Amino acid sequence: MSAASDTIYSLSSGGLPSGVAVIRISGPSALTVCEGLCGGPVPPRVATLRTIRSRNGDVVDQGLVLSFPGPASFTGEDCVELQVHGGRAVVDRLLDELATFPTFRHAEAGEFSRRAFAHVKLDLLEIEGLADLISAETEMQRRLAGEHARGGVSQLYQGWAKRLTHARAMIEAELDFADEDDVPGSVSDMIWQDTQKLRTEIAEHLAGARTGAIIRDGYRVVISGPPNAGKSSLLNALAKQDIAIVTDIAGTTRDVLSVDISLAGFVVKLFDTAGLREAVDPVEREGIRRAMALLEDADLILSLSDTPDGFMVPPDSQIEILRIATKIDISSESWDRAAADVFVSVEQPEGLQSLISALTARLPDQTKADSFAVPSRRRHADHLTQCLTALDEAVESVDLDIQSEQLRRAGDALGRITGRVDVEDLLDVIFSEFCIGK
Ligand SMILES: Nc1nc2c(ncn2[C@@H]2O[C@H](COP(=O)(O)OP(=O)(O)OP(=O)(O)O)[C@@H](O)[C@H]2O)c(=O)[nH]1
Ligand SMILES: [K+]
Ligand SMILES: [Mg+2]
Repeated sequence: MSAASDTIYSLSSGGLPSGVAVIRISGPSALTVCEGLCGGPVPPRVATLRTIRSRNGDVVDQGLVLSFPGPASFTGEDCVELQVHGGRAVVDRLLDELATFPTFRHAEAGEFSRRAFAHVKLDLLEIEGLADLISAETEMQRRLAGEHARGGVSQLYQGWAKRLTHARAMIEAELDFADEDDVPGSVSDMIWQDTQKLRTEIAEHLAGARTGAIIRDGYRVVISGPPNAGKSSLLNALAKQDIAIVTDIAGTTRDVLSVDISLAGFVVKLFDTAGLREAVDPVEREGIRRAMALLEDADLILSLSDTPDGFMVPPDSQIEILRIATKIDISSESWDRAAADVFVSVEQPEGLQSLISALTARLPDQTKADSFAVPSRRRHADHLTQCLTALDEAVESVDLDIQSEQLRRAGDALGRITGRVDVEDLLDVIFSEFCIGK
């Protein structure tokens, strides 16, 4: 990353041409250069219409100018936003002009956010949330990203980190001042209750990681079964698109095919796979190997068969399996009600509708007010797991030194999620709580 003393700029709005293009500038020279371009200072945080001129006096464009003197800005530095006409030539001319000023350079990917982090305007969770918000395509993704971007989850973690620091301070006090009279006896009893409670809260929060992953990355549904069970036909019917090749030849599908459908605000990723059988053809064998591998990280397996004794997916899997009876337009009399969970035919909408209902019922329930305060990335879940492990070690140990060390590790694990490891001085806490009198 280049010098933080540089002033950076970039086009912050989307593809050109567009009605309006927003060019963002941040850094020590942002305000002075803006004054030069716009013929004088503009009032902070007020949209002001100005003619923008190059240094030789040429008019570049007319547009709205917004200035945000630091630290009250996105990056915490002096910032300027120029809203100009979104033509390619207009934007190019303006970017070329900006490049001529000393210390000015084009921003690198993510550099505005990086500066916001450096100036403690945003933590890592909020930055990740912001990135997710920009790429959100479903309502659920928007809400999950918003919860992170607005600091809701950061606040939760800060509250927990604070309680950990407090618990550690109490233990340190017991260690350092055990022979003093004014320290209450066995502070441990008081703090372990809260530590246990904290452990439960973090574990419950971590349990939401699966929901976060489903919202962010989609609910993975793998269609599996013997050749000619109707897998590709079902994929096409659910996607309402002619995606997979369908023929009456067993072994038609070899590559894994995937399509995203939207259900109840969630992305559902459907996978069509090669029919499972003992194959000799090396291409088909590879297709079957890929089909089996995909079963391992499905959220749900649709095990298809057009006959009651034809289901092939081993039922001992950890992953939920729905048995789907297919082609019931021609096979209904051979089926017993209990032989499958859902009965479909691509010729009949009712069966497909009941399959869609069964899928929807398996998606997370996001109707609770706080239900978007869940870990959204693997990184978060990993650190939370480390935090819980350290808490368990602290609770299990009877050695004050080890307890304190494990509580510190638990707090550090939380701090790594937000990128802000708690630097609060333990002694401050100790002295503010106890009247040590020294
Ligand atoms: N009558 C009827 N025929 C169906 C239905 N679904 C699929 N078929 C037929 O069954 C045959 C096999 O369908 P596919 O969708 O290719 O089956 P598949 O499981 O993908 O087969 P492989 O890719 O070869 O493993 C085709 O001739 C389809 O037209 C159905 O609901 N009703
Ligand atoms: K087929
Ligand atoms: Mg197929």
